[in-house]
Amino acid sequence: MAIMASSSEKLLTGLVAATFTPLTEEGEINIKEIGPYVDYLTERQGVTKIFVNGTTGESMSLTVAERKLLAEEWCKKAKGKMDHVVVHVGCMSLKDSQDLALHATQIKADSIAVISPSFFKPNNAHALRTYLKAVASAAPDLPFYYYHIPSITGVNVLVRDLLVGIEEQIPSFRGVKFSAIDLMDFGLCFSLMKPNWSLLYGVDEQMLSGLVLGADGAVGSTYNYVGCQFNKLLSAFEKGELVEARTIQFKLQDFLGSAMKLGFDVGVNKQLMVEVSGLSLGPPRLPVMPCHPDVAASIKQKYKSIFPQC
Ligand SMILES: CC(=O)N[C@@H]([C@@H](O)[C@H](O)[C@H](O)CO)[C@@H](O)CC(=O)C(=O)O
Repeated sequence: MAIMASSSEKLLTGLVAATFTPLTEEGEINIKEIGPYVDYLTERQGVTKIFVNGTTGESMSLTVAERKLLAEEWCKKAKGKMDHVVVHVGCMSLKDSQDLALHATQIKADSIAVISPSFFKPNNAHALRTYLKAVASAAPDLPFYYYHIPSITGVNVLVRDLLVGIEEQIPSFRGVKFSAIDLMDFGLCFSLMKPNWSLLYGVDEQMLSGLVLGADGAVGSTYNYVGCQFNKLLSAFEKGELVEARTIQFKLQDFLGSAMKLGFDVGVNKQLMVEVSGLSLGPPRLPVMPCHPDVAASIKQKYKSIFPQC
């Protein structure tokens, strides 16, 4: 039997920033930057929900010990300032994921999310569901989200197939972070939806399309620095002001279209965040390459011209 959400558990909705991991110039975790980062998101971007140690946070390049340190500090600094901290605990090893899931319970994270392993890949919905159940069993009291990002994992199991009967297998299941462009698969998930689930869309440049289909919110990297604009998009959409919502969506498409021509990746994205926020986030970790200063300057110029108010 599926357990119902407790009365204190709120549905995860709205804008969620997938955070970058602050590193020193030498490549070590820069824990002291997390407090200012939380303040930047809440005060300057109006973003009060975060998804930590995900793709943008380069989780797969971090050790389990580093991920625990980061998760703990994000939860500590977010307390009383933010509404929700999702800790991503996906790893290549089930044991590492279970260890991180248990740790997330101990540090009082609000929820956990899990990406599919991508070296040995589950090759059907049953295998993926069985794997997710094993991770969730290490943190049965934490709301659990599946993180679907097939462009990176290469795991193309349709989410609508995964969702069939999942609440029986994983009582803590609360939804999906859907970072893919297959809007038919996303749309078909809604027929399987339960009242205590959230379906969050994860392709920022197409967020409005996700909302039209029924997304409860969105998780993404660009909400770190266009959060203030995307909160406006969300409220325009809620009020039925589609022209306004489209105008904001088109601005991000214009920006990302140019950035992608220059090789937009996590390294470039991180450098843009450094320049826009003034935070000391350091370089990415290899194999992600640091952003060339000329590329950073040109992308920042474009950003400033499109989003002068952010
Ligand atoms: C592939 C990728 O990194 N996708 C990003 C998007 O926010 C993406 O950066 C954005 O849509 C620009 O393409 C997120 O879905 C990833 C994310 O939320 C995370 O960091 O876990």
